Amino acid sequence: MAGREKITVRHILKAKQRGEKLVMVTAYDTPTARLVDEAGVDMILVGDSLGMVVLGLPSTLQVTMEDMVRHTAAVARAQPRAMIVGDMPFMSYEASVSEAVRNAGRLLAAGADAVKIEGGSLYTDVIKAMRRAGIPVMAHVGLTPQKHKLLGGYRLVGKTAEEALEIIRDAEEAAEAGAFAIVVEFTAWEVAREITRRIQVPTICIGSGPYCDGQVLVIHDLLGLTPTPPPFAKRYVDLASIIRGAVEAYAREVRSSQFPAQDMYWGMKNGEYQRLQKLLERENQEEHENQG
Ligand SMILES: Nc1nc(=O)c2c([nH]1)NC[C@@H]1CN(c3ccc(C(=O)N[C@@H](CCC(=O)O)C(=O)O)cc3)CN21
Ligand SMILES: CC(C)C(=O)C(=O)O
Repeated sequence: MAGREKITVRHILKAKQRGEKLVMVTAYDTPTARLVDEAGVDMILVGDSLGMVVLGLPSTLQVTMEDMVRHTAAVARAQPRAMIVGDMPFMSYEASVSEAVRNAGRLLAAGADAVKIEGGSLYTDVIKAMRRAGIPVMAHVGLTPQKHKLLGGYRLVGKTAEEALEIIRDAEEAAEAGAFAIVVEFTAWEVAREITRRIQVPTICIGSGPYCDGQVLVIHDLLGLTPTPPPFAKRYVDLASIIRGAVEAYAREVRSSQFPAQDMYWGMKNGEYQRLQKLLERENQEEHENQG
């Protein structure tokens, strides 16, 4: 999407009408947010994938509101032109509608432009309440990682007609309730295409094929920083090798005394080192006198 003005919900909806693909990527800190914004993405997702790719947690279930507030604020400090979508972590929106709205408000106060919740049909009450509060909501259907225990792992969904129908209903009801966009994760491609044709708001896909209004990837997967990425993640660069190589070079230079080189250290003012020597001598003498 061209232009330099802040991307809003209106831009996102217009992109679908114009047939322009939407580009979304995750970021969790200020420098990364700055870089992906300079690269011209439309939306930055401060995803709860944070837990797995940054914090070393076993799944997204351990991510807290405090984590999401802190990292959303870090991304917002980059003041990106891209829309910032803050992910609602596990147990921040399920227990009650009012808790969901309050927690979404915290993410907006931290600098998010919108929030994302995992779910469709079962969360229309939450989507409607957020809309009432003026909080743009992105829904998320198909594989919803916060429900991986119920789903039986991180697997491709919508492979049967019955499961496909359920996912399509999820997306339709989320759109009907007022979601401004819908993430469609790891479904059979036909399911994503059907949803994209049937709803007015954009579909942002991950692992669900090309017949979508946009795509989203986890930045660590795209950069080659994930040891075992999901099968649908494309690695555009092997940053892991680049980082390892740079740190190995640094370690070699420290151990061989090549670092720091002459142009990278600085001395005292002229004559000050001689004056320091005298001061140190005088101190030594005074110590001797005190002991004697
Ligand atoms: N680095 C990263 N990238 C992601 O896209 C991502 C995360 N983390 N964490 C949160 C969710 C979890 N996602 C995932 C995670 C794993 C598979 C995966 O490896 N699927 C395997 C089967 C694994 C299994 O059965 O346990 C597959 O081949 O389908 C898919 C999506 C997508 N999201
Ligand atoms: C994988 C994407 C869509 C996500 O929800 C996340 O990064 O948390």
